[in-house]
Amino acid sequence: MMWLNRRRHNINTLQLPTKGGLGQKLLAVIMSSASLKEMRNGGEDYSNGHGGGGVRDLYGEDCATEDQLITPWTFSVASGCSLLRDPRYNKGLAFTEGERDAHYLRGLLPPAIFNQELQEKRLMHNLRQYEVPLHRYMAMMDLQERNERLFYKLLINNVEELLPVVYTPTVGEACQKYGSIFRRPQGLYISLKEKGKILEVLKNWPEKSIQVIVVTDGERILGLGDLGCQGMGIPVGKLSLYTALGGVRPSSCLPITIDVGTNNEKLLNDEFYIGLKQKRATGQEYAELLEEFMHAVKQNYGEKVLIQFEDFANHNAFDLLEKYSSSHLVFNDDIQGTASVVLAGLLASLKLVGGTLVDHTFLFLGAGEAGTGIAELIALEISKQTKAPVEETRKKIWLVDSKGLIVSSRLESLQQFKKPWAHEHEPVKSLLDAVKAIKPTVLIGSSGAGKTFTKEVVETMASLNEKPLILALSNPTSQSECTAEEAYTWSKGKAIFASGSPFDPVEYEGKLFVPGQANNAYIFPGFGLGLIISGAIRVRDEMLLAASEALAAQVSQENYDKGLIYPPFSNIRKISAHIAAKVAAKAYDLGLASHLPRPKDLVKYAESCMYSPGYRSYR
Ligand SMILES: O=C([O-])CC(=O)C(=O)O
Ligand SMILES: [Mg+2]
Repeated sequence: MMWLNRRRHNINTLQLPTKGGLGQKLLAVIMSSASLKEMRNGGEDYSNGHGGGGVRDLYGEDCATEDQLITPWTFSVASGCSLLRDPRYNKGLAFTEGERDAHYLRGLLPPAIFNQELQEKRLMHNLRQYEVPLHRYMAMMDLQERNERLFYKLLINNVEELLPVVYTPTVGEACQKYGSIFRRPQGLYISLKEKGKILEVLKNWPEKSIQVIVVTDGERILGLGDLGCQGMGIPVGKLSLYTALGGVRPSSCLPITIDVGTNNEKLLNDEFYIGLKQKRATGQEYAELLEEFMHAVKQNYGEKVLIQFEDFANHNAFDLLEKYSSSHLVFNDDIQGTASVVLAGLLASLKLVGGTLVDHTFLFLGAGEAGTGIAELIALEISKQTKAPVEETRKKIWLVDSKGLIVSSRLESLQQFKKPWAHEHEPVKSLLDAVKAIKPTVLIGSSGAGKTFTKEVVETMASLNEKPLILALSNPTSQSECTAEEAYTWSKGKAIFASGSPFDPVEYEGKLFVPGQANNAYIFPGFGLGLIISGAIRVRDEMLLAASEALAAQVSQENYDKGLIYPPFSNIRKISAHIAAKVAAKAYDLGLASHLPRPKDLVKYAESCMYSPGYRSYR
């Protein structure tokens, strides 16, 4: 995290060109003490940049011998057209008169000067003119590639309006059409062609200090299935949220897509498909490529880079998490992030439905990453609360997969990750029959398949419970198990409902029902920030529980009064700081934090580390 602080100071004190040495001089990196004051908290000085590793021979340039190859990176000061084309530093019409003089911008811009607020107003106005969501997405991507600070300013200040644009549901459509909307490449592509050279590929990325990688192999993009290389939209979108919602500096985020082929026939036959045109590599070939990748990442960026696995298919997701969680800082968003956000919603919902977790019975449709991940975290939390062994607490949790209720007679044929959920019960084929047999108080959809919570299912939940809790988690909206309107009307206004992708409020019999969004976007940005600021080297389940509890604690009485079990996204930066603080505290308690000494006020510290998108002045 110290890196984030350092970068912020660097930008404040950029050494810009004098007329003599334009663009030639190596940028002198000078630490400023001007803004150190803002970092001081309760007598603590959080500005000591050495906790994060200080100056390291990151790329082995100093220790390389003459016969070892290194990448000859240079950093020069941008001005004129190259400044306007550099998204990190471009400010468009916001360049002042002085900056236009000093940086050779005269004539390259029209005479008007807009401040960032006016630019934001203009862009929001333009965005609202587009009726097709994908056009909004493309406009936002263009902005990100043109003026990064303005992009984040928009996203942070209009988070509820723009989240559905840069994230689910629109990002799903963008991935489906990635080949045709593709303009400038974003992120890093590592395909089978790069086998044996992954370390070199990482070195082609212009940023050296990376703190978070979101990586996908595109095999299970949201609930849309195998989109191969076009899954890149997901790591790009998730990392935009790391910055906007969690305050992680954009330059320290790296989106990666691993292309091992695709089994999607439509893409294989599409002349505009951007990925490898071959069937997916599996088995040893797949494992070897991932092993090389994981090894190269650690070699290049060190022990503390967070690797977030995203939208891998079930088998690989569980295997990778298990294989690398003891040697790398890895987090699977679909298993662990989704689990943490749902547990938070359940903890919060107890205020509305009463009782404690152990008083509830849970039924899942879908026994993949999300389903079994959530189930396990609920079992762990109940075990923590009641001191009962987790083998016992699992018994209140039932899962239905494509073959029906998971029961002990199916044990032999079940995949490993489903086995803990095979309880004693006679076989049950359909979800409706499972609802009738198990009588759950909570119904959770996580199968990736849409329209599976039928009218009968919702009506049965409502007949069994005063306030049934119904979570339709699958993304994007087209894959949602039911809509908000269906949940409220079929349950006659009884359901407490939340979904993975957003739904508008619904009016039913004169009353307004506001659905919550149970999406891992509440968790991963703050969770990652907590790992970064503590310099954590491993992820533990206790940290996930801490994140859930922190999120649940952010739901206010006003939110509960509206039937909400999540706080609004408009407060997300504050929420992320609280999640980060609790996660970091856990990392310190568990002895897994490497940034010492431990800051006294972790919430303030987390806030002080967050990237802010306001423009900086150039001299
Ligand atoms: O991306 C989202 O909206 C949530 C998620 O991880 C998924 O559905 O795979
Ligand atoms: Mg995902």
